[in-house]
Amino acid sequence: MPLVTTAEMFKKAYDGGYAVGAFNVNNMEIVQGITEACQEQKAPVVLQVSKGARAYANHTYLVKMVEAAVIECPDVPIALHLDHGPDFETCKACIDGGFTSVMIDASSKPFDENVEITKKVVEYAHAHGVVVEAELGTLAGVEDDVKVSAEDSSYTHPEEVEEFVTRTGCDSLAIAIGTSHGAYKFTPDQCTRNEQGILVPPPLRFDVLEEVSKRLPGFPIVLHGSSSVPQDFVQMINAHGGKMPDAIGIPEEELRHAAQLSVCKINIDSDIRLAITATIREYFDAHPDHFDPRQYLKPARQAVKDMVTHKLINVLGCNGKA
Ligand SMILES: O=C(CO)COP(=O)(O)O
Ligand SMILES: O=C[C@H](O)COP(=O)(O)O
Ligand SMILES: [Zn+2]
Ligand SMILES: [Zn+2]
Repeated sequence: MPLVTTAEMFKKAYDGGYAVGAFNVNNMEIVQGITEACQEQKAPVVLQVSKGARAYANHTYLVKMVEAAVIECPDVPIALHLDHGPDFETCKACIDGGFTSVMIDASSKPFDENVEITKKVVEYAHAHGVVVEAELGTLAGVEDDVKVSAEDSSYTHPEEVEEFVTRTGCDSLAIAIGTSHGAYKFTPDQCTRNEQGILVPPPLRFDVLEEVSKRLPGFPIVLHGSSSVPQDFVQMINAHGGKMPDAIGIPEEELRHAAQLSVCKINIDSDIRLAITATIREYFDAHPDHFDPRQYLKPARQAVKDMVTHKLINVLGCNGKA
């Protein structure tokens, strides 16, 4: 099937109590690892491209690789989405350039300015059959070239969401309930330790999510910053020359719970990076004489596929929903 928008996948996800995975793509191995997992699991998927991805891999290469995945994975509904669109021009370039969905991220701007820029993107996108994700509330962590400190982050104010959605006409809304970008989502002093001595982060603000959903019944909510930072990858990295002390993510049970509620799209990027880096570090240690990139990119791609398969089945619940 051709590239699709997220409209139908989100409606089914909302009604079915699951979420669609939105995975960031930056190169061929990542596209293949994700989509092979989705083809096997018969799972719909959002492949998303950031400003950084377009700068790294080039818009055309990314679009053509995703179009190749559409051909290779005929059973999978695939949406091609701009992640964290910084301005109207970037959104327009992606809408004109084959994307089926864009995010305009004006969440760091004052409310009325966020409304204005989002509305402008929605008007252009809808006229071209493309859907729009917008954002209210600010996540801590790294977003493209913007670093947001924990102090500057803020949860979404539920009392603002109806006015925002009505005025902008956006199709889905990313909210801030305690997730953040990157592999260091919490400092150890924000966490407690369980009986096994493992750091447990503070819980997500499900009260904010529930308040938002009550005000926007049936409306798809998006969670950014939803990598779980699997500790086996962190240990592999650290055991093979890496240095990622205190890397902490969002517990998978919390994401599974969110997926059963109004959250229809869950964004995962850092876990892909960790899977690849852990696998390649281990490979280099075991095979110091190898120098053919295919030798180490093959297991790295497989690690992405295995990690995504696990998410589809155990976190998102979107397996079998294609
Ligand atoms: O939100 C994301 C992309 O928009 C990715 O978040 P992570 O850094 O938690 O993977
Ligand atoms: O939200 C951020 C994504 O993880 C994309 O990151 P990037 O800007 O480094 O490509
Ligand atoms: Zn944002
Ligand atoms: Zn994000």
